[in-house]
Amino acid sequence: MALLRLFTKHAPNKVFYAVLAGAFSGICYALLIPVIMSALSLTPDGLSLQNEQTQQFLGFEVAHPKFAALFLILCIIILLLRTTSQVLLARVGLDVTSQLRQNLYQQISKTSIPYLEKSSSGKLIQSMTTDVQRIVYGAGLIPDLLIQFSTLLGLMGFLLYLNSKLFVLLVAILVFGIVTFQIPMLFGSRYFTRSRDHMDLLQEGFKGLVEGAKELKLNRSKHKHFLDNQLLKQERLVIGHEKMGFTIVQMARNYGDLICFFTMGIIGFIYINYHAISVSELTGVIMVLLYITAPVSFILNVLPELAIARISLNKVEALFDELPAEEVEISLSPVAEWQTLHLKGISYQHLTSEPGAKSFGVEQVDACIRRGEVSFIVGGNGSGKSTFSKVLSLHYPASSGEIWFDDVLVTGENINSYRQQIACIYSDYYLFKQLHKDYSHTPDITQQINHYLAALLLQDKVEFSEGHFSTLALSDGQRRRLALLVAFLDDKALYVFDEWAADQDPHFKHVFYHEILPNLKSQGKAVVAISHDDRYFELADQIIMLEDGKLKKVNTASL
Ligand SMILES: Nc1ncnc2c1ncn2[C@@H]1O[C@H](COP(=O)(O)OP(=O)(O)OP(=O)(O)O)[C@@H](O)[C@H]1O
Repeated sequence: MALLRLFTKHAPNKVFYAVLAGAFSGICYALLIPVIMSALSLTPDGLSLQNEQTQQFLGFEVAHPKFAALFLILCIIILLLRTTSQVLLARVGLDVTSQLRQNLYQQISKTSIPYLEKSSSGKLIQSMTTDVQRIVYGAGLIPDLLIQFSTLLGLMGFLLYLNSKLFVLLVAILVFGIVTFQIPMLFGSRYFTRSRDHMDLLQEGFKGLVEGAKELKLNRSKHKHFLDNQLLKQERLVIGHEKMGFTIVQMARNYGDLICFFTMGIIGFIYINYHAISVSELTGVIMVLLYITAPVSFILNVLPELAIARISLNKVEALFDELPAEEVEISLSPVAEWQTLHLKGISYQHLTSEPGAKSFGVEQVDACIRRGEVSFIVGGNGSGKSTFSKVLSLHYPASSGEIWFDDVLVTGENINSYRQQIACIYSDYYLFKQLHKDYSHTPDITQQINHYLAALLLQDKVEFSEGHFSTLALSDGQRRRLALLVAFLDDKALYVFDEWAADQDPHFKHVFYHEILPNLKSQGKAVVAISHDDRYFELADQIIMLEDGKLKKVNTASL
């Protein structure tokens, strides 16, 4: 039902008409048997038909022309209604697939950085691909399910008309069959759920296989251990659970298929010994039962597919819960020109994946970042510098304390607007090949970029045309220089560099500390550089030192 709701929410009218068409086609389908049987009952045994009961049509002699015409009309209606129902729902299915993916894009865009960092990309990709496909495949079975269900109802109605006692017997056997069918299905579903959980871990392992290929190739025993204990173990668990699930479900399906034949056996071998039933009545009943086998078997066969789709839907819903949207104003508004960014008693604690684990955080940090100044953030490894840079660039929400831009307090209302004031090259930065920006107001953009490419000694490596760079296949240091170029183009008020110079050669380190930072400073930018390069500390207007997440001391140049 949750699957159908997914469709009805998206296009209620289309789904309504598709369901109606599907149900009506099922009833027409069920009517084919009484029409044929009624025609046959008018045919005398062993006698040829009278002239008035046949008619010529396209050179053929057609018996019982009225019934034949009705049969043909029913076939045409079934063809049209079935196709309409299936096409309508298939189209809605494609729209729902796209909508589900778009919702995930939206949700990920709205999720705050701590939650995104906590969630693994493998898991997100798995949901974006496998789960969405499974949901839509499952939901796409619904029109046929409805068609078969209406056919079943129609045929049951006909059986009721033929023999009410046999109708009751069939209902009782069907109810018993469906209830007992659910027991193995329940076990099968459990195996599919476990298999799906291990798929997430398998995806993570696969990521390690690709991204850690270099390290694994250098160490055969590590490679073997990784394959055996992580990748292949998960692979075995996924396939093992899947095989078990399918075996159980397949047994249940075959059991389901046999329900109607079982009924026929009971009627043919037992029932007739206790109840009087004419041969023509028995023929009709057996025909209905044979005809009913297809819808019953279809309905029972799609139930496992629907169960798998339901598991995927649960996964996607759980993912939405794991990625809560940031409660902040999305729309941007202009912010006043500011001179000082003031952090007052800021604390932030990292989210932890493991329950009960102690998480690291920055505590009670006070800092003042001014425009036209260069501030260095220094401290040992793990002292919290990168964490602090993400608090400073307004990604990590402070659990206590306040951030002020001059006399404006940063709140959920204006945080997105103030984020637009910041350019940051994080230690785990991402470089886009495309600029993704409308530069129609800066017609000389190519000229500007070529100027920066030359200044950053990238002119022989990278070209810029039609809004994108020719390549990102560069050395680490060169890629960071390209990231710097993009940051320059963004022209923000606050620049944060997380160990930007760490990958640079001595010449470019010098250029960074002696030319690039002073240049930004002279443009009136607030510049924050996280650095271990103590040779250049004297160039800073202030040094913020962190130790174990706490502010150790702030040295200003005047001190
Ligand atoms: N995404 C994260 N989730 C949970 N904890 C984290 C996360 N990132 C960092 N930490 C924790 O925060 C601590 C400080 O990390 P951080 O990257 O801020 O240090 P750093 O001073 O920048 O170190 P380095 O000089 O090595 O870059 C780490 O030791 C780790 O325990």
